[in-house]
Amino acid sequence: MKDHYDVIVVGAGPGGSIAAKTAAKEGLDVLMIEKRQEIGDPIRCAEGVGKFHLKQHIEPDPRWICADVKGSCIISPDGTRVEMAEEMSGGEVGYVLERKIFDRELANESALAGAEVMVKTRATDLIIENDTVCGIKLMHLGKIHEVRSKIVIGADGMESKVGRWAGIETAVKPSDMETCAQYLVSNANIDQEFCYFYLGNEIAPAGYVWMFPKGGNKANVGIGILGSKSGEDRPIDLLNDFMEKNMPDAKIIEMVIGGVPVCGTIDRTIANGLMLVGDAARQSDPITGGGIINAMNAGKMAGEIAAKAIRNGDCSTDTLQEYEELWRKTIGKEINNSLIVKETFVNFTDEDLNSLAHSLKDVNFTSMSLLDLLKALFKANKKLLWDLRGIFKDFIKNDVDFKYKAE
Ligand SMILES: Cc1cc2nc3c(=O)[nH]c(=O)nc-3n(C[C@H](O)[C@H](O)[C@H](O)COP(=O)(O)OP(=O)(O)OC[C@H]3O[C@@H](n4cnc5c(N)ncnc54)[C@H](O)[C@@H]3O)c2cc1C
Repeated sequence: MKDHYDVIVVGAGPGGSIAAKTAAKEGLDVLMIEKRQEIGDPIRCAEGVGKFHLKQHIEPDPRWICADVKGSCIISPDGTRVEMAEEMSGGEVGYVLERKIFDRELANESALAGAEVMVKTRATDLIIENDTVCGIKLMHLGKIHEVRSKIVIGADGMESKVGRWAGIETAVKPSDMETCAQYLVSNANIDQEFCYFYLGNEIAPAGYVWMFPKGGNKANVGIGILGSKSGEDRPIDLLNDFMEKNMPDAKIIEMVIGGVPVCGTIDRTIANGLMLVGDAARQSDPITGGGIINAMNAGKMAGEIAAKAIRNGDCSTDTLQEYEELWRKTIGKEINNSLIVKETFVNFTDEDLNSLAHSLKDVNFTSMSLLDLLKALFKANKKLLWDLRGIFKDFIKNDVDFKYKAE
């Protein structure tokens, strides 16, 4: 470890590793630190990602792909199944990853691109001078070090402190947190090419239960419920009830507890000399809770803009504002659209959910985006069209049809 770098990345999750790789490939001198001794372990994730977006960042590799998913099935409270499959949409669906290997491979790629990676190394504070972030204090093997940099990228996940240290408001109210519990089970007996989502206020108040195939008859079976609606219900108890009723023969081999921010975008993700990416910037999707791809996309943007700022010799918010605007125009729009839809759907009764499922049962989806799902809903359910006309207008106004394309 040197005492000065161009860029220090805090956290070696997908957001941090892509930021470090991108900055290193731009010729910058990069240090990425990770507090854990093993990158990617323990995981807090159901490990589902869309294929198209993942492939923009890394070549798929069977070593970290557990299941090649061809479709999803939504099950309403009365058991009505709505299927969306690859052959209907003509598009690709997704993978279920082995993140313990995937995250490590991303970090490896950043190291091969020239970044220095240090594990068992925790950021303990920022060095701030003249209202500018100039580096970090870190703890490595019991010793505190001060390491300076032109830019710090905070990619320290859900429990991020980096933003707060820089005076950025990143706190999430408990009511805006989806609290999750998940088991990795064997003897799952599910179709290994499908992801399943169970809805219902009894099963998962203002949330859902997911079953994602993990290959070899294994599955990630989890639940996420919204803080503001869950009352006394604990996710783990609801998950145990679900398992008992629906998967009595499954054997639990791992457990995950975690939270996903579903508050929508926060006001600021930059300071002089600092950018936040991924969960640290609260960039996960309010409906699905998915954040891997958003973190990777944001990491790439931050790495590129760090290089530009350093080349121009100006790492102030004036220059880093480009990152703020770019992610809001792309990732941020998608998050805001999801938030609009989520805020309506969390108030649906089981009868509403059943009625939606009935109207979608025989729909042939042309693609599997949220907008297509909404369009199909409107076409099929005239009452809903009337009730939700406001959201649909907002949604369209918010211009959903974008995608940040990494090179
Ligand atoms: C139960 C659950 C299920 C989920 N399922 C999905 C899913 O199916 N698909 C999906 O896309 N997303 C899912 N997510 C969300 C997804 O896991 C995150 O959005 C994603 O990991 C964000 O990546 P990141 O790089 O921003 O942060 P993280 O992956 O959280 O990485 C942050 C890293 O920073 C390190 N760190 C933290 N503090 C410090 C410090 N002070 N110093 C050094 N290192 C530090 C951490 O150890 C960690 O390795 C799920 C989340 C949960 C909780």
